[in-house]
Amino acid sequence: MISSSTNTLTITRPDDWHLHLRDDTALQRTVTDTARQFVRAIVMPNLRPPVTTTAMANDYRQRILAARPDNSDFEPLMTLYLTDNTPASEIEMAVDSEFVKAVKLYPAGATTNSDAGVTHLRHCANTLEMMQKLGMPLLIHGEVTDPEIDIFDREKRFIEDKLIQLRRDFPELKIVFEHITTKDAADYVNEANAYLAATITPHHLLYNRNDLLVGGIRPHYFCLPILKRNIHQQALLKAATSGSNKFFLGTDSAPHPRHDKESSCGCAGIYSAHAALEFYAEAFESMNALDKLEAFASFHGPDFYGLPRNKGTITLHRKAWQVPESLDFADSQLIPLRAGEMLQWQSQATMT
Ligand SMILES: NC(=O)N[C@@H](CC(=O)O)C(=O)O
Ligand SMILES: [Zn+2]
Ligand SMILES: [Zn+2]
Repeated sequence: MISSSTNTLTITRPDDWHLHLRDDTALQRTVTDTARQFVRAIVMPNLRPPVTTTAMANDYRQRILAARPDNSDFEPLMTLYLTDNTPASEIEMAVDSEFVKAVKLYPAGATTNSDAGVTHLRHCANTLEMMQKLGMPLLIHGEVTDPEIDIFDREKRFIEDKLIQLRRDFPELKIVFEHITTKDAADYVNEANAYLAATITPHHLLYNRNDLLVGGIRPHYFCLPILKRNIHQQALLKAATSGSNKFFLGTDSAPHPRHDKESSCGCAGIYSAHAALEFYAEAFESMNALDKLEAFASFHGPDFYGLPRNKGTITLHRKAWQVPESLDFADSQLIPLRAGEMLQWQSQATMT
């Protein structure tokens, strides 16, 4: 940590290791918000159609770069969407590109735009073999999709039914267990070797399922994996603030237009990019662990991916401010996390 007092906190500029930027007219909102705080972000590939090839990732990357604010040095780190049919040769192309940094596994049907995802990992053996050989990380949405499995148990069951076997079959494959939400996942990652790490979102640190369901159903708190009970929130707070290099920042900021969230069948996804670092600061402060924020936000991620840590700093000031009730989003509106309510920290980037 560069410096801190009770009222300011200056840390090395951070990265977001799990982000949904969407596409086209949505990019102005999402890229601007993320570029304000983060130098790099792992950009999720669940567009329609999904980003399944290096050529598609290249086109998408160009659209993101074109949406950057003036003078921004924001760098999108691209991912490929793994399907049953992704050939091993695509992994070689991805590695050669240098801008594709990972491959994302969505179990088919697990979450937003995952219909083209993997139906069974046995279909991907050659491709996973190539990833292991070339050091290309596999990022996993870790939930089973069997309709009879309770939604609150789907992450735990993914560990038991899929992840243990996957790690046995590919012991040197780098894996990020994305957006973990349970004590089970935090414990599993903690006890695993250095090939396994996990991202933790701000909303899973700050909220639990009561915030989603008590006193009325709140669609803007609905995301996948779904918010769990309080003991899991506590375990995630402990993991994130433990100083362990196996846990790092990934917001899973995932915007949906207001009308798609406030619906009889509302979409999963929470938008946090407007104040991502502020949310994390609040969570870390609740554990008296602001001194652990820098490594979580700025060191553990690049170290795991084998990328350099960023230069320059960002400063958070203790300054109460009100989150807007809604944000412009393409030709629609977006309800940001904590809409209309107060935040106690405010960030200010210094480009150096
Ligand atoms: N997290 C979510 O609730 N939604 C994400 C997909 C995902 O990360 O699972 C989205 O793309 O909307
Ligand atoms: Zn996911
Ligand atoms: Zn996501």
